[in-house]
Amino acid sequence: MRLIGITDQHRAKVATRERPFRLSEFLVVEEEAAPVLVEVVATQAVNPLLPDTGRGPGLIDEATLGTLQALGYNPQGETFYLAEVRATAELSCPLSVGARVRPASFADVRELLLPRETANAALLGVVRGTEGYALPPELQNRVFRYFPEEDCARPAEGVPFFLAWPELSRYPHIGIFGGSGSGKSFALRVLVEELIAQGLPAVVFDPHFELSFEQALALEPVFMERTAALSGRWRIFTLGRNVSVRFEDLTVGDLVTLFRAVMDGWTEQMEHCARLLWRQGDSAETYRRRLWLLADTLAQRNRYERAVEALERGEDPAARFFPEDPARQEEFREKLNVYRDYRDSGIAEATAHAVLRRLNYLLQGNLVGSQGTEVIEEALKQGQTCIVRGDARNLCVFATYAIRKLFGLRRRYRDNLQYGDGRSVPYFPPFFLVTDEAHVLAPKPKGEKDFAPARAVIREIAQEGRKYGVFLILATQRPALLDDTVNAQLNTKIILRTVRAQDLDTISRETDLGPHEVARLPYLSSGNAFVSSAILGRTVPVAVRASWTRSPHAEDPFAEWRRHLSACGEDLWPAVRAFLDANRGYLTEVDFAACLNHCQQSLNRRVTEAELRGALERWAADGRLEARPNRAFGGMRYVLRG
Ligand SMILES: Nc1ncnc2c1ncn2[C@@H]1O[C@H](COP(=O)(O)OP(=O)(O)OP(=O)(O)O)[C@@H](O)[C@H]1O
Repeated sequence: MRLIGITDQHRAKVATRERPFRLSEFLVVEEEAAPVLVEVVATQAVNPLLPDTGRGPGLIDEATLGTLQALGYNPQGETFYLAEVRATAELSCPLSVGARVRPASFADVRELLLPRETANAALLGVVRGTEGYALPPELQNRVFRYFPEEDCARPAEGVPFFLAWPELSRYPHIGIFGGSGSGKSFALRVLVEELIAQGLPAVVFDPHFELSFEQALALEPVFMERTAALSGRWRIFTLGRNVSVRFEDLTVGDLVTLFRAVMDGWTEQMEHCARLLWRQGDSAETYRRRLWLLADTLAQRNRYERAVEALERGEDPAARFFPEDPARQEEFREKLNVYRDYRDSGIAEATAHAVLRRLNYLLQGNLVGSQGTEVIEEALKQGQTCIVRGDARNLCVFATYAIRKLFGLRRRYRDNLQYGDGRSVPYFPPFFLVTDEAHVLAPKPKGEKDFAPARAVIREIAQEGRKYGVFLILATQRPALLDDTVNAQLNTKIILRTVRAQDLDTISRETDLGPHEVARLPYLSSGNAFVSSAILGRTVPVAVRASWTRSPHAEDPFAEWRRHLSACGEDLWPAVRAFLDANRGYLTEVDFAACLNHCQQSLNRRVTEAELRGALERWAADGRLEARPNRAFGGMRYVLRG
């Protein structure tokens, strides 16, 4: 293996006759001063009998040909292999053409690939291109890879890939990018497992109801043990059941944000109405009642105008309208007060109703309630991972409120430590904020109509979270749609298969992936990624490890459908069996109606003809019955076997 040309200060070309190069493999250039570690970023095989092989990724040019000949290669008469390599660290002087090159060993890559301390690091997978290295015992069999076709996991070859959590305080925030089916949810699961295992407090928004960790991925003892070790360290909270937006915590600005988020069509008039009716210390009920009373009185403006005039003349219109009914008098007085307060405010009846509709939606749905985020706060203080579930729209609104609240608590605690006046503020821990579909929470602004309530707080955390120990882990299928400020602050990006040109463009702008790596992104198989990280100072190709646990939705939907079909109508078997026993062991078309009737009576439920016929066919296929065409009566004759 020889270095046969220089591309630029850090890139060079290597040739060998021995074997093809593998993408991402590490090589060592034996420079006189000191060996230099490089990695293969593009490969090519050249066969003189097949001239087209010389074109490939364009590694051959005039100068390269000349060097090859000078080094004894015969480009017209022999097959050889070329690679473009890139130095893994900055070089002070260029590589030397003609230098010998050899495959790297574990000792060569150890310092580059492993953090000093692996105990505080997340184990994400194995570094691709390091398969076949002789590893020290403590690194052997640490990583498993999952094989979906066989639904099993096996130990993976290669150097384990770790991401050191403590380094996040220098280079915060992680992004996981990948198209549908690329392994994004799988990688997110792996990261969350690592957070749980290390007892790092985290809030995870789970719009797909898929992040639970009770079921082991495989039946091997190591998976069962790891899954058991996670138990008790994570909790699921469901929006409306144990967490909600607490009305009393809201400012009028928050409330307007919620109104805008729950229904489209928010107008300036509505905002004017919502703000004007708000009073400090309102509960959901007092605010709702004021809105309702206003909407009601505006619908009968003439009546209340007359009542106001009567009042100004010193009369009591309530007593005149409802002479015998003190309760209705009281209600009328209350309405009149509200009407007087807001009659000149320019609020139209339709506007008051529109705001009321939004408030009712918030109160009747599961979004606003009395719970707030207290249970999450408590769980975070115990180092737990809090999985918050709810339907996507409501979860997005809740996330806006919860993120602001939790970040606020942490900030208050830290700021008080630094600039406080000595008064004590309760401890609130650092935490991770994890979400899938991050482009929904923090989308790129799009013109005047743009509205994304969570974006501002996520931007704030992206920019200031490091200072407070609040870190983002954001997964998205569409990095191109994610807010630019947030995107730029994700110091570590795990990039899986990506196909869309717009996303590839964003990735090449926002990471240090070279053109060769970006060109590979559409072809990565599920679970293979490039990790581009400021922590590592470089991009590493990684095969994401098998998670210890599995998603409750992991079953192939067609396998689920087949399972459903095979179980469907199984409760009919004892009834059909009894019928056959009583009918000399067989069933023909003539007996069908009687058998159906018998099934309905013994199961006390409706049984359809199609259901019974389907069940008979299945039992014939699985050998419980024998099916023969019945010449006399048509149809089949089913006979009990054995
Ligand atoms: N690390 C991995 N090792 C082996 N197989 C994987 C890995 N990651 C994903 N897969 C396979 O790819 C499938 C799809 O992965 P996953 O559900 O994570 O995709 P996704 O990118 O989240 O897609 P979507 O955005 O559509 O949900 C998994 O069911 C699994 O079979």
